[in-house]
Amino acid sequence: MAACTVYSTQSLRTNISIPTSSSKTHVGFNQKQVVFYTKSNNKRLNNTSRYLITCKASDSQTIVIGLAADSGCGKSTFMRRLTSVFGGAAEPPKGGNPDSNTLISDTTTVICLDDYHSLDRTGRKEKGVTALDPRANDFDLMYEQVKAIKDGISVQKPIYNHVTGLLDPPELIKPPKILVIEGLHPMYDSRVRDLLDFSIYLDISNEVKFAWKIQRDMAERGHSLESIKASIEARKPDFEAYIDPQKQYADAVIEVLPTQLIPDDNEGKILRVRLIQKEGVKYFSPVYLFDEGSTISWIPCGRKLTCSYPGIKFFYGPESYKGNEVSVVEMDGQFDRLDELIYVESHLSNLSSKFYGEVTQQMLKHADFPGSNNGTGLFQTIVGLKIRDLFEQIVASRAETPVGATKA
Ligand SMILES: Nc1ncnc2c1ncn2[C@@H]1O[C@H](COP(=O)(O)OP(=O)(O)OP(=O)(O)O)[C@@H](O)[C@H]1O
Ligand SMILES: O=C(CO)[C@H](O)[C@H](O)COP(=O)(O)O
Repeated sequence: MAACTVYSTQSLRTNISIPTSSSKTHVGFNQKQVVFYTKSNNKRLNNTSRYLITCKASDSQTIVIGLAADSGCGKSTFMRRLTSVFGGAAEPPKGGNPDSNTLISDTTTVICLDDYHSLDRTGRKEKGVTALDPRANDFDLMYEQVKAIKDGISVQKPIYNHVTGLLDPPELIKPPKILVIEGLHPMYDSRVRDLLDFSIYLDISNEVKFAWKIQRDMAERGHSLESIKASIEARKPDFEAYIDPQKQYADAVIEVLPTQLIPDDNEGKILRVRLIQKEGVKYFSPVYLFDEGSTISWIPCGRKLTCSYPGIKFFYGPESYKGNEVSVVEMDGQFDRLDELIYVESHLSNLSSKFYGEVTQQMLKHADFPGSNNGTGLFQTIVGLKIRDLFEQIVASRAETPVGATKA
């Protein structure tokens, strides 16, 4: 059997399976026009020329990961850590648009959902909507294309050009082993959400977001303090309405808060970071500290870990989050010496590392990335290892499934 998908020119309609022998011309990755007949009386349907059918020859499926966060919240840094876990560097498509937002490595392709903005910068200004507003985004196309890639079919994905603010001609995206869709809305549309094999939300508290944005947009983009403040305020209502609620659907949330180790800290340099892991997710077993299911508070500073003021504090325990049962690992404070992280790593279990010390090795390898001395870097690295493990488990389960049987 070849798995085929029927599209209309507007939106995806249905999935069908056609015996390969009777649909020779439709097998492969090309789109072909087909004629439809009703099942009941075999009458030819009208307007069938508007339909397209695409079939894939094999049953190998792309695994899809969703990464949601507001702009400037560390998605690119997280993606660099994730692709590093799989080995090899991620680069923009060769010979393509220099302003492409896509990053391709041997195993992963990362697409930025900004490419599904249906309104360009001028269009948004004219209509008075922000990029966070669903009306500025084409969720039908996002769904069709992510579904097609997941089914092994290449697509021509649009490009939103952040330099010009315009929609550029599309680029070809071939199905990778792992597709990461990162951006403002990977879990907003239920159809897209249902395609995700794993989802992550980077939840940066307002205080920290403000400090990061100021640091980047003033130093690297030449914006004034006033304009940064104004842009954050202008986005707030839409952020709260459309972006923030997605965290209820995430399998893992990395929450970044001001420290509790310094009373009334307003510098925002020391962070309290929480890795919130949903229980009962297929192929994902949460990381824990010392003893699974217990509630533990741990100050590792002393003989094995150098800590300057205000120190480091870990917490682990079960909680309820947005109506879901979760396990939380929390780190408040920052490391003085990254090589000593091995001491902390040796007390964490279920890391899905391939060898003792892999987390520390990854952190040392990218010591220059933002957040490498605190829980943001630590938990992003751990989630990277969990995604690799999830991928390997899904591939193994498919290898065990007889051809023609239902997929996991
Ligand atoms: N863990 C971190 N600790 C400290 N600062 C960070 C951290 N992660 C990101 N930042 C700051 O935030 C900025 C934005 O990070 P990054 O480019 O990864 O975010 P992004 O979500 O991809 O942004 P955008 O969507 O706007 O391109 C960085 O330049 C850095 O200043
Ligand atoms: O929230 C964003 C996601 O990155 C951007 O602001 C949005 O994509 C619009 O881009 P630009 O500001 O370059 O027009």
